[in-house]
Amino acid sequence: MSCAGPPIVDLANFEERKEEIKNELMKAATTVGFFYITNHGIPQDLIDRAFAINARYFDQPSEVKAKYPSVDWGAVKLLGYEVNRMHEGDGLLHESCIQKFPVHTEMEKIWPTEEDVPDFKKVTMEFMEALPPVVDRLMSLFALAIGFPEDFFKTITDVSTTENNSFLQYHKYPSLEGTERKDWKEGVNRITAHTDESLMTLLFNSPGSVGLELAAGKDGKAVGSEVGQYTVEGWTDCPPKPGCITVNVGDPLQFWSDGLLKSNYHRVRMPKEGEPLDARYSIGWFVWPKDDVLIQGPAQKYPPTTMKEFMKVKGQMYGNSFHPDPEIYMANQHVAFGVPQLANATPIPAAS
Ligand SMILES: O=C(O)CCC(=O)C(=O)O
Ligand SMILES: [Fe+2]
Repeated sequence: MSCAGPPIVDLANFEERKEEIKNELMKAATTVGFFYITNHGIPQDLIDRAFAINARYFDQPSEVKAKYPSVDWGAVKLLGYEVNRMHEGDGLLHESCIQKFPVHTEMEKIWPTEEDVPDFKKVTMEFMEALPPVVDRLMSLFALAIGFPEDFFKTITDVSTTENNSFLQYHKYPSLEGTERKDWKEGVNRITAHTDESLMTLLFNSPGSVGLELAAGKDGKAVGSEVGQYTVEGWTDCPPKPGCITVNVGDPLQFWSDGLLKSNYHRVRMPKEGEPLDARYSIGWFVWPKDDVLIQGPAQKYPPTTMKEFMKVKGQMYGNSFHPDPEIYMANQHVAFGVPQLANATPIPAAS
C-alpha cells in the first residue's frame, strides 16, 4: 500500500476525541484541503454494493441511459445521465449520473426502472442515507473551528427538505484499452483540473483505481487566465486507501472560513505507463448548501454571496477554477470546464 496522499484522520471514539479530531481536520483542511477519514461508520459492504450498482448502471446500453437524461434544476443544473467527450462526436472520456433524495419529486423521472437497473433505487437510497451523519460530524467540528455554532452547517445542509441540493454522483471513466497512448493529446485528463462547488465532497474510489491528483496549498499554482492557456502546477497523487473515504473542502467552505480552509485543485489524469487502462469508477457525495443562505465568514474577508449567486458566477457544474486570491479567481471565471482539453483533443475510439 502506498503511503502517498493526504493525511488520514481517524474518527473512532468521536465524542471523546472531538478536540483532537478537530485539530487534525483543521491541519489537513487548511493546507492540503484533502484528507482521508477512517472509522467513519459506513459499512464496507454498503460501499461495495454502491460500486456494483455504479457499474451496473453504466454498463447499460446508451439507449437505456438516454432514457434518464439530465434536466435543468434550479441553480444546480443536472440530475441524471451526462457524458463528457474528448471532443464532440469522439470517444467517451467520462460518464456520470446524479441522484438526489426523493424529497425532490423530479427524481421520479431519473430513477432507472427495476427492469433497466435492478436495485438501483434501493441501494442508492441506502447509501445516500448513510452519508449525512458522517458529513454532520465533520462539519460540526469545522463550524466550531471557524467560529460558528456547532450545528451551523447542519441546518444549511439538511437533506430532509426540498431546499436541499446535495447530490450523489456516480462516475465512470470508460476503459482506455485498445487506445494508443501516443494518440492521447498532451494535457488531456479524464477530469480536468477543477475545484468543487460543493461545501464538502465525500469521494469514494474503488481499490486500485489510479489517477486522482491534487495540487495542494501553495504548491497549487494557477497559470494564465485565457481559455486554452490555463494550467495548474504541483500535482501529487491521491490514491484510494482501504477503509478510507477521501474528503475535500469545496469553494463555499473556503468562503465561509475566510480563506482558511482550502478548496484545492484536483483532477483525474490519464493512466501513466504501466498503470491499468481499465474502466475507473468513483462516487461523490456533494454536500450542497441551500440556495439562498448568506455565505460569509466571521471576518468578512470575501464579499457576501449565496449559492445561487456563486453558481451564476462560476457558470457550470464543472465550472471554473477557484483561486484563493480573489483577483485571480475572478479572472479565471471564464475558463470553462473541459475547454483546455477540448481545444487540442485527439479522438479516442468510443467505448462500446
Ligand atoms: O473521480 C474522481 O476520483 C474525482 C471526481 C471529482 O473530482 C468530482 O466529481 O468532482
Ligand atoms: Fe472534484
